[in-house]
Amino acid sequence: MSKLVGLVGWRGMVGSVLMDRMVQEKDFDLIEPLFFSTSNAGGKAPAQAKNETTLQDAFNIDALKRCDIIITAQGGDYTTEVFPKLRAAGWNGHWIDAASTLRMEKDAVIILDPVNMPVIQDALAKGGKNWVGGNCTVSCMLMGVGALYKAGLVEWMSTQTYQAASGGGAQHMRELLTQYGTLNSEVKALLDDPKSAILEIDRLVSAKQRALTGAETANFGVPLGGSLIPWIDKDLGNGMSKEEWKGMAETNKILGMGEGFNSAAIPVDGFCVRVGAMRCHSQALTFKLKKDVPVADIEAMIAADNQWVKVVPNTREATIKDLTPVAVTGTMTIPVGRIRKLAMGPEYVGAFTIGDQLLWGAAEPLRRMLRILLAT
Ligand SMILES: NC(=O)C1=CN([C@@H]2O[C@H](COP(=O)(O)OP(=O)(O)OC[C@H]3O[C@@H](n4cnc5c(N)ncnc54)[C@H](OP(=O)(O)O)[C@@H]3O)[C@@H](O)[C@H]2O)C=CC1
Ligand SMILES: N[C@@H](CC(=O)OP(=O)(O)O)C(=O)O
Repeated sequence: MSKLVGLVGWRGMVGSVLMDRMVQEKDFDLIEPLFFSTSNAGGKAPAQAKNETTLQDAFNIDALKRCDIIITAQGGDYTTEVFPKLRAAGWNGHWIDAASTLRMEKDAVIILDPVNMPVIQDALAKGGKNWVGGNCTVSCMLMGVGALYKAGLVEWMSTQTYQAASGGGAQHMRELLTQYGTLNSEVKALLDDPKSAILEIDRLVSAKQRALTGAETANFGVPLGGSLIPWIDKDLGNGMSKEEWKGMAETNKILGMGEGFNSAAIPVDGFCVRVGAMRCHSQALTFKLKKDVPVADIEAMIAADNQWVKVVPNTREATIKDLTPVAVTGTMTIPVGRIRKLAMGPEYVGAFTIGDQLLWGAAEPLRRMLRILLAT
């Protein structure tokens, strides 16, 4: 008999991408899905429903308890509220989650099987039941350059991120586009006139950006269109943003090196920046390697690591064609380019990588974990 798999958060941004991928990969052929909602219990479940065609209440512990496996992309508040109650009620099923809430718990594994299948298998053998997708930037980075970590070559890594508006959710994408539209309208007549003065256009755009308030900046708090925001997620009070903290904590945990800040941990640090891209998180990486490795060997190692990573030749033409959010959005490909030795010395290597944070950064590890569970 097929396993009963509860799906929560399936209509959100991560959830919709997850549903698309599950349809593409025919995951629904292998399960009996049970769809939940926090806002429309009793409504009609989506077309992928089989025998259970009514939306269940996502806060109903008895309904959730029926499931062998629950996949949630509903968000951290939902996990915080429901997960402890469900376990306290004796539910012993597998919980697969996109939210960060449980990531650093001792009994939770951060799932990214092309990178840490041995860690997942070890936890499965020990009876693990809690599986959590990693932070999008960390997962995309490891899908790209995980080979260098697996080879034990990394002494430390610094990452400077360029994270898309969609990392904040659907409303953030809308806000960015609305701002771009407002700015364009402000200078449309001048733009249409090729003889108009560019400094006048610039002055009007800057004034409009500074005047954006209220509903037009409700999600990001300040204008993002034509600007950037060098802070993502909470302020940890020590000069670090939570998004920056995740870099070291989660990278090490994914690699099976403990909770991230022990003496064996590999230092990972840098700045996380929100930019006006729609989708895909980009990162400029600086590595200090433990030894001098030729660039050709580094490229070969990266290229051989998994079927999705693609080394982009370090030329202008290849870079502007293949190493942009526009090129990568909606694809499973993780390009890694700009690989070169840096001026600081032969052990210092630079690289630039991009990943669709809704695919490898969120939805894909969840559905792949489902497949792993169905196969065991
Ligand atoms: N965005 C990203 O890049 C990443 C997100 N994550 C994590 O995934 C989780 C979910 O994030 P995300 O998908 O961005 O969140 P969304 O806000 O897009 O969706 C979450 C829930 O909001 C409800 N909702 C309310 N209004 C709407 C609407 N108009 N359209 C769709 N859903 C609506 C839905 O619940 P209901 O159907 O019950 O009403 C939905 O399941 C979070 O924990 C996030 O941190 C992880 C990695 C990357
Ligand atoms: N914080 C990421 C998105 C995200 O949801 O991350 P996490 O799963 O670590 O909370 C961003 O804003 O781009």
